[in-house]
Amino acid sequence: MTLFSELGLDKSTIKSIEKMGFEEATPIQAQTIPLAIEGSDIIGQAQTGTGKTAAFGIPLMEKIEINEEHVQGIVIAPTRELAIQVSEELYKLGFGKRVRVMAVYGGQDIDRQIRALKKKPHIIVGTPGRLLDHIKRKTLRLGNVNTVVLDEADEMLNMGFIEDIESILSEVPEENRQTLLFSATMPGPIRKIAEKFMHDPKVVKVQAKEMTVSKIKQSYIELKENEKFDTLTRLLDIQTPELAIVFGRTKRRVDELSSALNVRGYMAEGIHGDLTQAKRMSVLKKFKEGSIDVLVATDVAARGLDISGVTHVYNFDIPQDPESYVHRIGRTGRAGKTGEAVSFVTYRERSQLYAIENTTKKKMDKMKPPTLSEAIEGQQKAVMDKILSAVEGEDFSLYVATAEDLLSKHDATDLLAAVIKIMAKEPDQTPIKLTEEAPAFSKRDRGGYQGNRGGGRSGRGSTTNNRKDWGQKRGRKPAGRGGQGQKRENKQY
Ligand SMILES: Nc1ncnc2c1ncn2[C@@H]1O[C@H](COP(=O)(O)OP(=O)(O)OP(=O)(O)O)[C@@H](O)[C@H]1O
Ligand SMILES: [Mg+2]
Repeated sequence: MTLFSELGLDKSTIKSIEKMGFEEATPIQAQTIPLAIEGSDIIGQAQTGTGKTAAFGIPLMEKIEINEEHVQGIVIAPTRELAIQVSEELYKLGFGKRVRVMAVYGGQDIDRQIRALKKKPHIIVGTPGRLLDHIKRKTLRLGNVNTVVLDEADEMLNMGFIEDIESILSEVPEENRQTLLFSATMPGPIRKIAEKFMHDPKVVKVQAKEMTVSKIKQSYIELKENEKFDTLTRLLDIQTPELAIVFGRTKRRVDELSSALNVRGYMAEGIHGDLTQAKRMSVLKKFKEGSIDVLVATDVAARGLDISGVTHVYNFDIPQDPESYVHRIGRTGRAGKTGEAVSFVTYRERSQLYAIENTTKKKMDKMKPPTLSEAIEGQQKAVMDKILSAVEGEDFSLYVATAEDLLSKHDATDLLAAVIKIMAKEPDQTPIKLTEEAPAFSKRDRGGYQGNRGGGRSGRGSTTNNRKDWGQKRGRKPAGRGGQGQKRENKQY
């Protein structure tokens, strides 16, 4: 156990950390903070939800010269929502020291960002495309930057982003540059790319038997494509998540799924790269507040997002590669909490399941698809739990007179059964037709991490973050193993 007070941090940083309610450092924090403060380049790998943001954020704060009015640190993140979230966490970490942190990302008015950049922030968090935009416009100069962080480093160094990252890095003077890379996953080929532009990097890997978090219960259901939707709604009825994220393979899939869930009476909305930024942010806000309880998402929401209350993750479509699986399910089971992940696997996708289990070193439990009667039971149990917790914990004296009146006229069992019927949402079986998606094939089967950059660059136009969406334009024909040369147009973000 390491206390933050043992890490030799500035008083102002300790004050911020206390205010955030952190007591002990997590293992990745305890191991990387001293090394980073010494000035080493670091590749930090630790499971999802274990505090990697503060692991780079704290040393970043320690290095800031508060009286120097120029950008000293940049953090690059793959999605807009993650850039915003990281900037918020860094703001809190730097609060005691009064560090100015700003996020720049696509889809937000660039003139507004330019005005904010004139206020001399010390740290910029951004998506690659928008950072480059500002660099080209000379509204952002990196000549005084001494620390560069790549959050979700393996994703940032994937072929889709690497050119942008290289361009940004070339703006940062090399002599004093400290480079910090963090992710829950770091495939070998990507680590090799990373090491090329780092100085004698120290690899800090928090040792865990499995790559996924042990507190996440992982299961899979083998089923046919056309059984997926009923299975999902039954699971939602039985498992009654507080908040759930349902991952779909393509943007079309996400749109169709969220509408279909609405038709059946669930409070769901979708998020993906074709929506306006305002819409993306409002959907996420509603989800965080709980005014919707199912978020349907492409992989745009797979990495880094830290939303408390996410108890369940459903892979409606199995992810393209094991890393994506690790990140998707890592949206639950964060900071020591428990979580549950269920993945749907069609018969043709079984090899994908094995590939995932091989990488994570963890077997998923096989689950039977729930039946309709189990869904009905699930709903009743949820109502029963509510009634019992009200009986035990709430003041219902205002209702006693009415209850007594009813009991004088009707049988008690009949009355209670009627109440349960009204309260339980009977499974809605409105028929739903979804467009079929091609089965998943690993990215690696398509020629390693060599995919072309599709869509727009992060931060430009409506195609922003539209990487990785096979399928949408391909129609139903599976690309299969012969799909190597295929353009990665419009990818799954
Ligand atoms: N030392 C700590 N004590 C308690 N909570 C912490 C501590 N450090 C971080 N947290 C909280 O844990 C949660 C997860 O942290 P964070 O988002 O940094 O995880 P991560 O390792 O980056 O995960 P991912 O791989 O999904 O990006 C956050 O809510 C964060 O505020
Ligand atoms: Mg993170």
